[in-house]
Amino acid sequence: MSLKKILTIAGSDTSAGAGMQADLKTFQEYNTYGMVALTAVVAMDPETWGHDVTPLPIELLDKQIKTALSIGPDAIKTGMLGTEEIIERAAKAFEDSDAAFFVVDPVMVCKGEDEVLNPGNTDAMIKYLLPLATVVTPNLFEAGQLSGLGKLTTIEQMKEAAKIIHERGAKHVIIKGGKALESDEALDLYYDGETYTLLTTDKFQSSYNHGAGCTFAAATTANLALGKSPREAVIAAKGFVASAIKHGWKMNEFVGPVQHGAYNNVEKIEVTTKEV
Ligand SMILES: Nc1ncnc2c1ncn2[C@@H]1O[C@H](COP(=O)(O)OP(=O)(O)O)[C@@H](O)[C@H]1O
Ligand SMILES: Cc1ncc(COP(=O)(O)O)c(C=O)c1O
Ligand SMILES: [Mg+2]
Repeated sequence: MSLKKILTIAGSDTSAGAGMQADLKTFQEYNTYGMVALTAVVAMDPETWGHDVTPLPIELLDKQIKTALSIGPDAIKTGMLGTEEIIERAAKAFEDSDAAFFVVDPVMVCKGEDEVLNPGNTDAMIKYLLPLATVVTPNLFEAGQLSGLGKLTTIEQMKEAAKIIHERGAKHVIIKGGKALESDEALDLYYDGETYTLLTTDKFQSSYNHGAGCTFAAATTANLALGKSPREAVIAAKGFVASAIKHGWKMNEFVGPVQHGAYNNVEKIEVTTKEV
């Protein structure tokens, strides 16, 4: 069997728990071949860990996308895109490709940072990315923005948001209740246009979870490339990221990344599903 090729259009997280580094590590865990078109570079202030985000010139992104498309990715994932122009270019990359799957992780804020990267980005994501998305993976905050419903605090509100995001074109929606929803368990809601399914694992420590969202979306993309259905792909990805969070580690006084290889090397966490 030939190796599946996956392109991530994403930012660089120098600390390497999130961003394209998380994507490549995760793709490797699934024995898929990861490629990168870099959108932005994130550096952290060693004194405060404040994030400094520098988008790369669009011409540079263009060259990378041309290179990667010539290699022929089977699936494309997006992460931090940074500007409206880059969002539009990422959508075009999927349209110009022969990739069968487009996984959109609509990154709007980094954990520990509460400022939205750029407010106009939400409208651009709705306009350019949702209509093409095989799977979109918003966290609770991002789902509130993409649906226009604002703050979401209940499963019923998550269902409403998933329906609106689906109507905006995403074929499969998974809203990560995860760290943000008040609950003893880590709950994510999956919607395929017909059925709402709640995906559940235990909730583990949440101090060292940097990169959880990127890792979840990357694992979803790898599972799709390997032939799983979207439903199977998000269930597998949730088990993968739950293990990574349970075995996350302290990097310094500010941050701890997930352990991307924990599912394969340390412990496999089970996921339960229930229609709601
Ligand atoms: N403390 C936790 N224990 C177990 N799973 C978690 C925990 N926090 C988040 N998750 C899971 O990790 C994935 C990423 O969620 P989340 O951290 O909310 O996303 P993001 O990093 O994009 O904000 C989801 O599947 C979520 O349910
Ligand atoms: C480059 C980059 N992409 C994405 C993210 C989002 O990370 P998470 O997986 O924690 O949502 C971050 C956060 O620091 C980042 O630096
Ligand atoms: Mg995220």
